[in-house]
Amino acid sequence: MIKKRFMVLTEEFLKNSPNMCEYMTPSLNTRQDLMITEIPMLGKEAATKAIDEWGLPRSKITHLIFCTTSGIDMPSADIRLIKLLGLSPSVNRLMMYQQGCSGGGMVLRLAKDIAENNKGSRVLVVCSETMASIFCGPSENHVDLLVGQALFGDGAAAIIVGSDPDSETERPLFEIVSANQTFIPNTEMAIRLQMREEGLILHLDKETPDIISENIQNVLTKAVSPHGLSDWNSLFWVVHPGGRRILDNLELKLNLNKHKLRASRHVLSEYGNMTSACALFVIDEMRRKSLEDGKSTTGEGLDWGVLIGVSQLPFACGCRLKMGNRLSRTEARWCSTEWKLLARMMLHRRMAFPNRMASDWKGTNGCADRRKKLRTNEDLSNGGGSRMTERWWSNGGGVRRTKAPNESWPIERG
Ligand SMILES: CC(C)(COP(=O)(O)OP(=O)(O)OC[C@H]1O[C@@H](n2cnc3c(N)ncnc32)[C@H](O)[C@@H]1OP(=O)(O)O)[C@@H](O)C(=O)NCCC(=O)NCCSC(=O)/C=C/c1ccc(O)cc1
Repeated sequence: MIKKRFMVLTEEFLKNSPNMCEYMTPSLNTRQDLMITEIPMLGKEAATKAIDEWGLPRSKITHLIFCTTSGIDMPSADIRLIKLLGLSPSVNRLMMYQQGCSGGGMVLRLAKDIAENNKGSRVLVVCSETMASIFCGPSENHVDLLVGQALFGDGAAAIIVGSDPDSETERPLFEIVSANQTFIPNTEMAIRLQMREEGLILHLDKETPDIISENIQNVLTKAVSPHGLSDWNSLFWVVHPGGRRILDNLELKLNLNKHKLRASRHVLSEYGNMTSACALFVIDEMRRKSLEDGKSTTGEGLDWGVLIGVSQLPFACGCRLKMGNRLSRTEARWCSTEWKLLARMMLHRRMAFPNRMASDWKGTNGCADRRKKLRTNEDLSNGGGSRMTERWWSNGGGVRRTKAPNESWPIERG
């Protein structure tokens, strides 16, 4: 059940942009103008919180990975973010567009590779998404688009990854133990996003939850068995909340205890599906609750966990992370498998392999909502041309509260 979502779109903006409210009306320019401005701004909110929590100077960030499915442009969103954050112009950039919902797992896999191959590096990872790319009026002949409108929300999340933590100044949260990806053959048409004059046109196969549950066992086994793990309930779970049915099917198929997907369900319920940002939100929720409950590791007191992401078409698999623990004395380690349709991670104790290189997570930027007076009409008139006066920011994700999916269309003031 999605209780609320946040959006950069406001009624006022939509009133002034009727082309975005119709079904299949040319509107790409309007969307692009909005997204090109908003995506780096959302990313900045998230990154600022992550850097503040990490606590070291921005000049220590050596790499930036920016991931979004919302808006393509040059200069790209990562360059805009570097300016907004005041990072060094020499930061090594990697801009990832159009990765969909497996993006959250993919960026961690890439960050791990970079961190392990560049001693002393600190990789700032930012995922920033808005459903303004797909927002439009309904058509009874395109039910899957309507399903998407009901599921997706806006949000941004950031995390800092490195491989050689300075124990004086840094407190690792997680360790990525391994990462990989796997495509499930012949699933490439299950989730499609086509860039057209009308925006990003979404096609969701209604069999998607079944495709995932039919393949999950096999892909997971390949990813975790090298680590001697086979009991699914002995792991903690960070699952991209693609939709309630996906979580339900997965829980059923793997015989997971009811609370195992709590963090994923919580994020889905509070924020909707925020594409690539979701996995990082779930991680953050997991460590927040673990702290609240006095658990001995960030992964609900467990040593190993698994992260699963879902995106266009295939299953991709991913990484093994070490998951450090800012909560108590234990550092945990995990391994992640990223799929195009699914991505996951596992966690286990660092002390088992004390000298092993792995990626330590210095800080995540989570879910705390805060209301922020943003920009006035005058400010925005110099920017993207939108006319929002005030928004809600969530995890750097920006936004307005909207109706739950079972409430009336069009979206009304929340
Ligand atoms: C929450 C749902 C949508 C509804 O659940 P439910 O309330 O338990 O109901 P049902 O699952 O029984 O479905 C109700 C009805 O809706 C229909 N339906 C159900 N999905 C469908 C359907 N994709 N088509 C067309 N009819 C359907 C379903 O057939 C059924 O029809 P009917 O039997 O006639 O009542 C549930 O079906 C669900 O979780 N589905 C999976 C959603 C899904 O594919 N998620 C993957 C998202 S992909 C992703 O994460 C990122 C994409 C992305 C997006 C934007 C970006 O910018 C970038 C990336």
